[in-house]
Amino acid sequence: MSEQTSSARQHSSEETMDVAVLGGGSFGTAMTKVLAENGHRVHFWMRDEHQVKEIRETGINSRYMPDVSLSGDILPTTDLEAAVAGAVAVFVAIPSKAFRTVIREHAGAFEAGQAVISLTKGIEKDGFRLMSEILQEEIPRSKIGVLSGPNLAQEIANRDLTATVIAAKDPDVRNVVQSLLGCEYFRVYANVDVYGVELAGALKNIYAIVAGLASALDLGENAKAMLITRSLAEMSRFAVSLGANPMTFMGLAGVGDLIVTCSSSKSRNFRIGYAVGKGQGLDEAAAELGQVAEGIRTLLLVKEKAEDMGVPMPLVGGMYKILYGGAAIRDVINGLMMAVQNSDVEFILPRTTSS
Ligand SMILES: NC(=O)C1=CN([C@@H]2O[C@H](COP(=O)(O)OP(=O)(O)OC[C@H]3O[C@@H](n4cnc5c(N)ncnc54)[C@H](OP(=O)(O)O)[C@@H]3O)[C@@H](O)[C@H]2O)C=CC1
Ligand SMILES: O=C(CO)COP(=O)(O)O
Repeated sequence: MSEQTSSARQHSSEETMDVAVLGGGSFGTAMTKVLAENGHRVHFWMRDEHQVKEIRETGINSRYMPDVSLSGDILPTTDLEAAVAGAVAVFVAIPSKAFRTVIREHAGAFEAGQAVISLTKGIEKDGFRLMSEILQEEIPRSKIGVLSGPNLAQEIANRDLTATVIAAKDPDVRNVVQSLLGCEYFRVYANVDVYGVELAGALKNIYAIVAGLASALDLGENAKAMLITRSLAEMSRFAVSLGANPMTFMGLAGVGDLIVTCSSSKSRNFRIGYAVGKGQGLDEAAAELGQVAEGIRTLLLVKEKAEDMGVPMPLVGGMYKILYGGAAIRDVINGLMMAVQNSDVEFILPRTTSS
């Protein structure tokens, strides 16, 4: 693993840094590839010894990215303490379900002032915690950031042109991440609304499932536009009621990520919706996918939270009825279409009903 792509380093620091990536799935692999191509030494942590051996010997992560060849200074390891020691930044790509467990188990390994950036787009069940909140609770001496945006792992690994958002309160974290990751095919924009950026990434997974379902039913292009736009209204309504900045939803982490995951069968969440739309059961579709589709879990959590807070979320409610209530898809669509016709942009014109 030695091939170096100097042309990819246009925006990045020429200095070689030690960085860590935690999580050996699709996204951890894609971000490891960017960091290594930018000339950094990447300590790539995963829990599976066989996977470590395979990547070390062949440069291939066959389970998650069989067509992608990793090169550069990549050190796969199952030793998280060693991976994190001395790293200028630690990127965490562990599914939300396991995120706290992994961080807590190794909390002592993280250094005071170390930049720790969540790449995970999900929500913890207990207490509706986002990953940055988990980091704050488990490793409070770290400098915390969140990376989110329209970032299909496979496209990044193919070096397709991509942009993302680093959200952090601390400007040092924003700067270091822009410097580490930015290159000719990957642009990193900055935001300070950590909660909004993170919540946008988690929420859009629900609507990607909805969009996949609509695609399976061949509802048409008008319906696609209606769904994406109403999804944006719904997710920003919910996020703003929790304290996010509505403007965040106009950016890459909001509308950007919503567009990509609602339009592409490369999105795992979209594929789940598509499979259900074609008549497959949810459990079977998830098992067949073999990778994480965070939206399945997020849908349950957001439905409960929205009801608790009295925030109307008709698309979430409809998707919940289909996935968990055994409702017929056509009945749910009819219910949504025949509901009271409300205002378009609610931050301009207030909603008049709770439907
Ligand atoms: N893929 C994408 O395009 C993008 C993904 N994301 C987000 O990144 C996060 C990770 O997704 P992604 O990499 O795609 O998921 P994958 O399903 O591709 O991989 C999941 C990874 O997490 C590991 N893992 C699961 N449980 C544990 C655990 N208890 N301890 C240690 N490792 C564990 C798996 O290890 P093992 O193989 O051993 O089970 C595997 O390496 C998600 O929140 C996702 O939403 C964000 C942007 C883009
Ligand atoms: O978050 C993603 C793209 O931005 C990846 O989406 P999926 O998890 O649905 O594949």
